[in-house]
Amino acid sequence: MTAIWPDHLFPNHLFLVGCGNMAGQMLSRWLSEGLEPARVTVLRPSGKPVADGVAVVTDYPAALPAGTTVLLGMKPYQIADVADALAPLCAADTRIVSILAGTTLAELRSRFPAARDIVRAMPNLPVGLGEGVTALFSDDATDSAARDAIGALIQPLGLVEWIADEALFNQVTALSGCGPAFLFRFVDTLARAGEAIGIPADQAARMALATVQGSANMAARAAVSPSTLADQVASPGGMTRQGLNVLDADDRLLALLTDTLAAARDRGEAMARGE
Ligand SMILES: NC(=O)c1ccc[n+]([C@@H]2O[C@H](COP(=O)([O-])OP(=O)(O)OC[C@H]3O[C@@H](n4cnc5c(N)ncnc54)[C@H](OP(=O)(O)O)[C@@H]3O)[C@@H](O)[C@H]2O)c1
Ligand code: PRO
Repeated sequence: MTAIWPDHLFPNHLFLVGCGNMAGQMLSRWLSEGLEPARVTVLRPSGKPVADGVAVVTDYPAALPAGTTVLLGMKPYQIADVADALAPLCAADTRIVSILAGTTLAELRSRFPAARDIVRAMPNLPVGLGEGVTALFSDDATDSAARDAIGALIQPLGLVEWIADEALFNQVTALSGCGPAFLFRFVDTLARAGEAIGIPADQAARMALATVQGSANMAARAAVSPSTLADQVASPGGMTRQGLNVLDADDRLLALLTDTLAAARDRGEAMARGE
């Protein structure tokens, strides 16, 4: 059973700007870890309910409670409109956590000049299960107590990695933020490849997913690296080695994944330039 996260590790008030796929998963995990719904307000234009006891608004309140932590969870291109309405509500003790891909800390500081404590966070979708990865970055202007508090808020979501250099933020976003999509595509393609060599489609889909799930769980618990585990599957002269030879020829899997991450990274850099 999951231990309930101590109450004092949640902010007194959490204001979510946008609560779609990603912020929705974060909130779901926080609520299941004991965050009181009454301490949360969600702003979303649709006004769609989020969870029992969580206030949903379609417009900004007149003021935010003192010491509010704001989670920016809308799309990156909406930052200008959101900041116009939200920045006047922010005070020195308003903490801002931004999950906006490709939106730099410098831009956030210029949009929210009153807020001292601003942290960039890049979560991924499995945070809803407490099995996500969240990269965090903040600058020296952010108070160390605020960094600790935001780190504690993120902790129940899964692995937390502070990034020392913001220049790497698009790279880590490509790896772990976008990564679930690449893995979902891999699972789907493994199943289609199984079908292509004759396995019934529904059976191939079940077997591909269970193989990836079991292998990931095994790698997470193993004392040796995934590379060593691959060698343990491959009997000398056997079937797996022949398959690995295809993946390894000319480092083609490495080249494919490097190109994949580089394309995602480059898009983050373009978004940061406003493209
Ligand atoms: N999806 C991921 O895996 C992932 C991972 C890491 C980071 N991110 C980041 O998370 C952010 C949201 O992505 P998403 O995939 O969750 O998108 P999404 O599902 O489309 O959610 C966007 C949310 O923003 C709300 N919204 C729309 N217009 C708004 C406005 N003008 N002001 C305030 N809120 C507004 C939407 O409201 P309604 O609910 O009413 O439509 C919705 O709740 C992006 O910045 C993205 O870079 C996403
Ligand atoms: N989803 C966001 C995007 O596609 C960032 C990481 C995952 O831009």
